Amino acid sequence: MKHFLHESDITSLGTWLAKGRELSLDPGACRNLGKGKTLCLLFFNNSLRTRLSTQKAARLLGLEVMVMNFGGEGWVLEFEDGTRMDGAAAEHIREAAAVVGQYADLVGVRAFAGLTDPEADAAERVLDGFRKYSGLPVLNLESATAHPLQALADALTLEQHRVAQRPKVVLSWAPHPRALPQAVPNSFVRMMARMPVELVITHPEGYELDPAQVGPYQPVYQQEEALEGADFVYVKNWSSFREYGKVACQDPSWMMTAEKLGSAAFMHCLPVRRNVVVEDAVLDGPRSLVMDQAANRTVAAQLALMHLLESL
Ligand SMILES: NCCC[C@H](NC(=O)CCC(=O)O)C(=O)O
Ligand SMILES: NC(=O)OP(=O)(O)O
Repeated sequence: MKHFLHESDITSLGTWLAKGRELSLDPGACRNLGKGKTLCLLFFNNSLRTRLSTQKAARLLGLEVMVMNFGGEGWVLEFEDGTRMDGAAAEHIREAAAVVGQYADLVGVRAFAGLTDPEADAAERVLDGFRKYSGLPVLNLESATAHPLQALADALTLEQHRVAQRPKVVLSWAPHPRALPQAVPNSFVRMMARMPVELVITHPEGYELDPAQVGPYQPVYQQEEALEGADFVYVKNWSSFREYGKVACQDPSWMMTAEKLGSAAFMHCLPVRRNVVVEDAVLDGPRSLVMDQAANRTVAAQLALMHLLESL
């Protein structure tokens, strides 16, 4: 059975990007592919883009869609086997996932990192529970360690705007008042490793990404040095991995500004905190690609759903 849990589920990125270009020109080209099938989207966390773009993509493929905010409205789930469920959890993942399997043909799940226990987050128990017990192809709508739909939309956006043969792409950490997951930078770094780009990663000391996720890399701790000659600057906050889930730095000098950006294009997955992560002038200026990225989320979701439909 096919899943879309991780960027590695894209075996031929070139083929996917080429198909994405075709879908951008003719979004309804495969409008009967999912006819008679139902996609169920389960959100354990908030969403704007993923929620709407995946529904739009599904409808463009002829799928029926059901959406549920599981975080606020579903039963509290148990994930451990063999426990006596006399606490808060009302339902085991074994039943919950299998029940969804009775109503849908495909399932999408959003379940962020808890950011308290790195091993529990790495185990991806929600996503993996649905993979094991739903009997359905599973679509990752951002999990604890990965956001492959975003990374695919980012790759499509880079391809559309690439001028240089091998552009310089800088992933630049930014300050944020809250502790955010590492899923977006993990997936972005893994995706860039498969693209014809020079990737430079800049963040304060202590914000190293998990090498088990992204492989070994040499960060540039001086943002200014990293940004020299950049063609694309991808800005994102994430919480510390070393001091797991902690906000170890809030230094406002890491905020992206129009001056620092220079002639580079600006990228961010959104939602973004204005004048904390990036100043207004960048988002409102001509070099921002954030709406192209958001638009490409629909294409990315169509590609991922087409991949899942192949196993039905
Ligand atoms: N799906 C895109 C990003 C989602 C999440 N951001 C957030 O939760 C931002 C919330 C805030 O700004 O309060 C993240 O970084 O992984
Ligand atoms: N970029 C992204 O995944 O946005 P949402 O969290 O709003 O879905």
